[in-house]
Amino acid sequence: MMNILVTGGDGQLATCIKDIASNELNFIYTDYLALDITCLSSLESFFKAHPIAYCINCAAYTAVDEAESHPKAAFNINETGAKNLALVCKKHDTILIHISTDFVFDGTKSTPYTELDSPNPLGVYGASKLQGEKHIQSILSKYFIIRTSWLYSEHGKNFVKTMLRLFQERDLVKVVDDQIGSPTYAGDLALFIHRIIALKSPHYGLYHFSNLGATTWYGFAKAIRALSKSNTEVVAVPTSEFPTKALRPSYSVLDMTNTQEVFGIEIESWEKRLSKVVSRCH
Ligand SMILES: NC(=O)C1=CN([C@@H]2O[C@H](COP(=O)(O)OP(=O)(O)OC[C@H]3O[C@@H](n4cnc5c(N)ncnc54)[C@H](OP(=O)(O)O)[C@@H]3O)[C@@H](O)[C@H]2O)C=CC1
Ligand SMILES: Cc1cn([C@H]2C[C@H](O)[C@@H](COP(=O)(O)OP(=O)(O)O[C@H]3O[C@@H](C)C(=O)[C@@H](O)[C@H]3O)O2)c(=O)[nH]c1=O
Repeated sequence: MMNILVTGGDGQLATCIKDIASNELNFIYTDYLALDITCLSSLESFFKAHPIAYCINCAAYTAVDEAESHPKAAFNINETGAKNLALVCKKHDTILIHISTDFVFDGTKSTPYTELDSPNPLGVYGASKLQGEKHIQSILSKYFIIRTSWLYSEHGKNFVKTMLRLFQERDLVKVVDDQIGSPTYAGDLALFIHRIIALKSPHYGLYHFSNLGATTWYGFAKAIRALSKSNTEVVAVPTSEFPTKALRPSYSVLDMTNTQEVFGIEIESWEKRLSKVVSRCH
């Protein structure tokens, strides 16, 4: 049976992968303590002990604002960690499936970003993720880098769960209305990753993956509120009225044309998907 290593095994996406794991594949989930991706020697020992066909890298530093004051930690995990994984995958002929982000873009476009658009991250998190991508591309030929955006699910920390909590605690929540993107259900990304493996796809490379359609964080919050039947008032504000340590792109919608064509997948709209998930988060 094929062994599939999932790093960052306690995180949001890894938990969604676990939810739909099939019996035909042997998934091995490792958390930070079992396998620290910043430690090349630990990775070497692990790969020597276990033959791994695919490695799904869900390990990352994802605290966007914190990264601004802890750039070393962010680069260590998102750049060096990704590079280490690429090196061991190369040595052991393992296919690496790595997850990246819409925050590699600066948001100056007003039409969806394709895989051919030039990245230009605005903050430490995006810059560290971009460096990770670059190492993988220069070391490996058998890789899938999947850029996704605004991930949420029943698991871990995410905007949907934050809003549901705030709706319980407050009468009014202010949310920025000048940053546009595509909310993506992490379970749909997990299904896409399963499909790549099930197809034994030879179409290596960089792909975008999000649910279809776009909104602002305010639009997203309003939709969550409507589904949760909360009475909390959601007020649209400009980014200047909700200052954060990290700058975020004002537009980071990902173009899905290439992914849909190459893998022949149907993707749901963000609104349809959200309605199915909010009830489960309640
Ligand atoms: N969340 C989002 O909105 C988006 C995420 N992405 C990308 O998707 C991927 C998955 O994100 P998501 O599941 O939401 O992230 P999470 O933060 O939920 O999961 C990341 C996991 O990695 C673990 N980790 C941190 N450092 C290491 C290390 N050195 N070695 C091994 N594991 C480590 C974390 O452990 P601990 O918690 O103990 O630190 C955590 O369990 C990431 O690459 C992220 O950049 C892309 C776009 C949007
Ligand atoms: C909690 C909150 C946030 N906001 C704003 C701040 C920010 O601009 C936006 C989103 O805030 P969050 O901090 O929840 O989300 P953030 O951590 O910025 O989400 C990002 O995470 C990384 C990992 C990614 O890769 C991105 O794709 C994206 O999902 O909403 C409000 O306006 N009001 C609020 O009450």
